Amino acid sequence: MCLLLRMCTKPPLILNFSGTTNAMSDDTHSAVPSDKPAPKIAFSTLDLSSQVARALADMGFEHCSPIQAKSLPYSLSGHDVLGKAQTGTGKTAAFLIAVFEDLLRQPAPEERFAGEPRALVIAPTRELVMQIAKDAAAIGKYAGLSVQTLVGGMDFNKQMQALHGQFVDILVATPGRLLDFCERREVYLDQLEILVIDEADRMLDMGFIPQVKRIVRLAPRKTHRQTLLFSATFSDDVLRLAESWMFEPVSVEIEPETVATDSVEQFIYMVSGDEKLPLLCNLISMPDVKNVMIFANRRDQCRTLYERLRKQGYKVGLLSGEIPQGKRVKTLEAFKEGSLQALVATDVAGRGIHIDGVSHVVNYTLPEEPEDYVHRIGRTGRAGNTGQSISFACEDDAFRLPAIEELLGRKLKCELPPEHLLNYDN
Ligand SMILES: Nc1ncnc2c1ncn2[C@@H]1O[C@H](COP(=O)(O)OP(=O)(O)OP(=O)(O)O)[C@@H](O)[C@H]1O
Repeated sequence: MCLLLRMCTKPPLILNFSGTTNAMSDDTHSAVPSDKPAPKIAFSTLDLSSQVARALADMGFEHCSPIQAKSLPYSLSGHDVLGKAQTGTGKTAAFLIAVFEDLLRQPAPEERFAGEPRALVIAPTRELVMQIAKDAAAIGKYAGLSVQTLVGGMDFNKQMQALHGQFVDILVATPGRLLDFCERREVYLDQLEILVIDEADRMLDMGFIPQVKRIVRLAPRKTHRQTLLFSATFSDDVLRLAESWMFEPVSVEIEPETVATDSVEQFIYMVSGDEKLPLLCNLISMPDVKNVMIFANRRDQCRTLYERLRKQGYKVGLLSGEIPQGKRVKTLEAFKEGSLQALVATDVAGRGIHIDGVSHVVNYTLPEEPEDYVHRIGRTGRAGNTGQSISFACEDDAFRLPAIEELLGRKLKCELPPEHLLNYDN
């Protein structure tokens, strides 16, 4: 189905604010101007299906977040959309609403096979896939469409049974396990109507790119599917590649002048390697530090740090790629419930994961990729809340600061940690 056909078969979207519908008839290659703040749009004024509208009301979502307000007019009318907005600003709902509306507006093909999803969402980590599926279950509560997940580290046969138990409308998956299923001819992507790539810059970086390319090759041509890409950061290389997979994409950016979320107060403490652990212990003991996520770059660093914190009597969890999936899920749940003070994690938890009430993010080591800094600190200060990030910069990693500052487009104030946080009793 070509884009024109896609657009014609959908009822036009009626929006209650001026300008947007005009902009849609303009050159669709260009970025949507973002100098004016997005007008506040109530979901009830959008031409949404009663099923989605009711579910959003149940979730307490009254107004669109800016990325939703700016992307939905395009995605709902069938355009390919490249959406960029700060962390924690509602990108997940922005693409899920579009997916549900798309599937609800068009009848399912008459000839269908199990294992042929109509929509596919791919995301880089298992945790993120589970979270997106949970959000999809909420938004799709009344839609009568099935949502299935495919992630590595879980029992293959159980996933296969679940997949074949009913027709899959929306499949949410990590790339590796999805390709396993495609190779075993358990999943076919040739009937996809809509492809979503979440955390697109991570999905299109060196580690994932071969897998994502294969997935895209298995899907219908770009003129025959709708493609939505969302992320908080996009490098130029990623943008070029992404656009080659999209048909006349509309680029929607929110506040491009501030890459990192401005709801997070950022501190950089210049420390020696020896000062890091006592500083961290003092920090997580502070009364206003509620739920803290501590990031380090490598799995072995995270494990050492986790064990040292546990020895000191802190209730901490560990999240990294080597940990069995079942344990990862339990740890994340324990942290979400508040039974852990802190979570030590690699960048596996740096993107997309939404946990209410994370008050602080600590970068125990500065990330190798500047984009990861933006995603890590975005685990706090989400959905209208504020938060603090504290990064430890010692001689081994302070050289990464200039690249981070370049990405942020501003200098970060580097300071010595406050004296009271530097006692060595720990
Ligand atoms: N319109 C809305 N009204 C109220 N809350 C919302 C709305 N849209 C999203 N949220 C809530 O905001 C929080 C953050 O949303 P979400 O996880 O989608 O952010 P994100 O932009 O995808 O972040 P990241 O870049 O870190 O992946 C979630 O708890 C979500 O339920």
